[in-house]
Amino acid sequence: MTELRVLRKDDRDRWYGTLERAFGGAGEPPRKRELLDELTEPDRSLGAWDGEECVGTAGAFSFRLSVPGGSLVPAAGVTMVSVAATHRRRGLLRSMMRRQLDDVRERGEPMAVLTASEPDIYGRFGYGLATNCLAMEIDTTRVRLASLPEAADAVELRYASPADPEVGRAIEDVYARAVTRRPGMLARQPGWERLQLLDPPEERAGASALQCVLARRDGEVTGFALFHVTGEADMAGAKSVVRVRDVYAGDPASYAALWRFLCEIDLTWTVSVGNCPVDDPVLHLLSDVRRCALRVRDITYARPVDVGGALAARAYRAPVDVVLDVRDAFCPWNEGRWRLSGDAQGAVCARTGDAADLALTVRELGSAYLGGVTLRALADAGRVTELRPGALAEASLAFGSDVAPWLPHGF
Ligand SMILES: CC(=O)SCCNC(=O)CCNC(=O)[C@H](O)C(C)(C)COP(=O)(O)OP(=O)(O)OC[C@H]1O[C@@H](n2cnc3c(N)ncnc32)[C@H](O)[C@@H]1OP(=O)(O)O
Repeated sequence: MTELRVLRKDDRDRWYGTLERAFGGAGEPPRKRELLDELTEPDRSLGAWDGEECVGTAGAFSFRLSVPGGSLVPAAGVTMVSVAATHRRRGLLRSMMRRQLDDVRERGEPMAVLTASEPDIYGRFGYGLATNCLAMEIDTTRVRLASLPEAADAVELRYASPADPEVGRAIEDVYARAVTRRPGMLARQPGWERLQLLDPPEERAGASALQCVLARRDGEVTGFALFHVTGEADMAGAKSVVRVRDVYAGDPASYAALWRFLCEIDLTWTVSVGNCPVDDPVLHLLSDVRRCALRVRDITYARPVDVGGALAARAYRAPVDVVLDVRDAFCPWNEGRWRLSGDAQGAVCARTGDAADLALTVRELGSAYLGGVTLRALADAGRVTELRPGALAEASLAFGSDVAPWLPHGF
């Protein structure tokens, strides 16, 4: 018989031990673990206990998620999910997801989001794939930055120490402005800025310490790049790689100047980017995208926990007035018909007895919510049913986002 309970102070080591073992056992570097421990919200951290032994873990962070239109919506960031291999496939994950989603509902958070270790796990609990990201390896011996805005030449670039608190504040200001411009991003909660700048030597894989370059226009910080550089060479000479962690800027000239800098660092021949938006403007500056080894990967899975609250919290790209017949086997309080009326200014969403225009499960709503997956594509896959001719075109257009949603970092 296992007991499910929230984390107590003296549970922590065993709880983390179980979590770390499920991910291979190496654990996090000590400084990172310390910080994660600080950021962990004990009353949102569930443990499954078999006697004195912790056999399951599941946590959540209290995030605010940017949505189409620029609002920030309270969202549970589901994290640290594990079940001991000795206790797998007996329903422990299911029982933790049950408890967690009930709790998210009680807290009044309309959305839950996560990044999955395996994409197949969370659909059954109503999470749908909502954002993808791009990875690229730019061959900078062949690819250059072309057609830069003229103003890029006037952008001043300077190295800065990521450990300097003033630099940290400048970076956070640039990041905060980026959050409301792109759906799917997370406003920084207190302490998260330290996690984002953490640079444990154990995670550098032989590369340099974290480097930072700030962009300035007219004396104001307008952007930054965070990156590592490896020190590789062979008989033919230097072959170092620039490993990009983050590039943000508030204007096209600063953005282009930062990317040109990254692609032109002496003795390097590749710029490696693990996670950038699928519509990253840099794609339109690179002279040869074919030599950038572009790869798409799933990143955010989203779940409306309160369908009415979630749909009313975002704006819509075009006027929409549709009745959605929602099925939600795991959170039945969402089941039934909802009338959504909205436009670019906002929306209302309430229960209705009117006939349905579209039928779908909450998982498809989660996929479409941030505007990166179209209802049309889901319908073409047979996962959304059009019940009133024209409703699909109307809703699919309205749910879309001009800027692709993206999540810059895991949690
Ligand atoms: C947000 C995050 O933290 S993602 C991290 C998830 N954790 C990991 O990947 C760590 C390693 N894996 C594990 O710890 C465990 O295998 C878990 C947590 C993925 C699954 O835990 P379990 O207790 O075995 O799952 P449980 O028995 O409750 O299974 C519930 C359902 O999910 C399915 N399922 C469980 N794991 C997987 C999986 N890896 N892939 C596909 N389906 C899965 C089960 O088959 C079951 O299906 P059903 O609905 O048809 O009955």
